[in-house]
Amino acid sequence: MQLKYNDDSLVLHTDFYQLNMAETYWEDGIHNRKAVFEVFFRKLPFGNGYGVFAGLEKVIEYLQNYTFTESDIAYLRDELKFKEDFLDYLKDVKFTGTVRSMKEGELVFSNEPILRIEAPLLEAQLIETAILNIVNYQTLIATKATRIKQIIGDQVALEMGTRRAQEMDAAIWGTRSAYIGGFDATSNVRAGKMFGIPVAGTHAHAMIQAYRDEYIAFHKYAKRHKDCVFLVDTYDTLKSGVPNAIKVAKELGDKINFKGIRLDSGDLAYLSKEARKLLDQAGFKDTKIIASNDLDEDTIINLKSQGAKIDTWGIGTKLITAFDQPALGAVYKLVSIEDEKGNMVDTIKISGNPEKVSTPGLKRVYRIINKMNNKSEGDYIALDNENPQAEERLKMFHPVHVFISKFITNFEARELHHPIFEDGVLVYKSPSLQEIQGYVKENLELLWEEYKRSLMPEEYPVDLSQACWDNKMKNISEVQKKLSK
Ligand SMILES: Nc1ncnc2c1ncn2[C@@H]1O[C@H](COP(=O)(O)OP(=O)(O)OP(=O)(O)O)[C@@H](O)[C@H]1O
Ligand SMILES: O=P(O)(O)OC[C@H]1O[C@H](OP(=O)(O)OP(=O)(O)O)[C@H](O)[C@@H]1O
Ligand SMILES: O=C(O)c1cccnc1
Repeated sequence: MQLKYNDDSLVLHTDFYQLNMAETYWEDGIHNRKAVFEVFFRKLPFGNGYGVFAGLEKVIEYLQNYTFTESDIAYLRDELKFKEDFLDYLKDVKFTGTVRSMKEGELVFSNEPILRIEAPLLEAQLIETAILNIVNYQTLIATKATRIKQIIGDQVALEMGTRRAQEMDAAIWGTRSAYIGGFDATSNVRAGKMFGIPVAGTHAHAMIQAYRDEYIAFHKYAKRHKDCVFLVDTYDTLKSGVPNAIKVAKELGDKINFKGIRLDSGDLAYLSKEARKLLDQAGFKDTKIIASNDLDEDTIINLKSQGAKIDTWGIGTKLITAFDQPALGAVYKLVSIEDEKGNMVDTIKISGNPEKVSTPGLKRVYRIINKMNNKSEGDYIALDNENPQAEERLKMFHPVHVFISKFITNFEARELHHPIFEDGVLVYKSPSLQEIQGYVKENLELLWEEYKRSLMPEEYPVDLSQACWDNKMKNISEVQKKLSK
């Protein structure tokens, strides 16, 4: 493709309005005031009881490489008509802020800060769009994948959605998110190369059609691919596909490892049960049955309840596109800003809906784990200078329905935010993808089953400390006073 500006810096992967605001701050001389923004979402996707955070790795890469290239500047000058004085300034902009964030694979709930960015106002403003773009998609897919994997349990989950994904980046980063969420392997070879995710696959109908004979196609495939899985539904699963697979496997005997068959259409419960009988009768008791065809957590629950004899689940479209909810609504909100005297002041966004009123101030998030049973009692958002671990009896109360409260005594207050950047310098060592996947599993153990069921889960508590709640009320009444003047 012939590009007029031939580099692909991600700096302009932002909304025009961010640049316009940045220019305003710069002209007014407030661009270097320290600002604190938080990323959070208000509603969990898919009616799920928890979210799974993903995207930090790409956010880190984006912030580390935050530099306007010559062609970025040229485009802003030539096409968008930004003036030279502002462009001169932009040329030297880098990310110099401090970031605290949850780790990838952290379980995350509504209204709690996932990432906290403290940076000069101009920088913090410019990076909003890309950060939300990354976090929203990857968190959405990691959550969907975990939700599906919870239903699949110890059986194998294979991600095969690339052809249906919303373009290449979504396929790659969606595959990574699926792996974080517990998927065992992917069909995407590039994702295997980039991230070390195990790669697996069968073959398509095209190969049978190319040979115009199922038996010959299986035979040719098996000769070259000793670990073979045959797709058996091209003509007739039970009359032709499974018998041909068995015939080839018997003929080639020890020369191949007949790993499985794949069903991709029809009644997957019925066909899997019948195919299992045929395989067992032929002595192939260890040969696995793989199913695919528009599967998601609901069809998988249904198939399991029908006693389907499926060992491996191949999932594409409905995972990689987050079919039933194609977007997560994470937002990026200013919670504190430096004033003209150099003091940090809180900022608040008021809404008619009490759940939507933002929570001002610098905050930290803790997971309150009951040491008696090693289960989480809920998350606790406190102001930056508080130390909930020092409390003997921690009061947890619902931030809107405040009469719902409890006291916790023997607990660990596990801080969920970790230092990622300090004044623009990366201070975080990313865990391996395998470690992140393991971290999700570990974290799920902390949750009671009530929060993990796929249908109508209980609402997990995300509470504010008394000081944080008082501070919010103070901010609300200050705004009200101003408005009534
Ligand atoms: N026993 C079953 N119970 C519930 N859902 C099933 C069962 N078997 C298959 N399904 C699901 O039903 C849908 C069937 O899809 P579709 O209507 O496209 O039929 P098909 O069998 O794939 O036909 P085609 O040959 O056109 O591909 C898929 O989403 C599949 O996962
Ligand atoms: O159904 P999904 O969850 O999206 O999983 C991926 C689908 O992609 C393939 O179908 P496709 O018709 O593209 O090709 P094939 O059946 O010929 O392999 C495969 O057979 C699955 O059905
Ligand atoms: O390997 C497979 O079976 C596969 C890969 C991609 C899409 N559908 C199936």
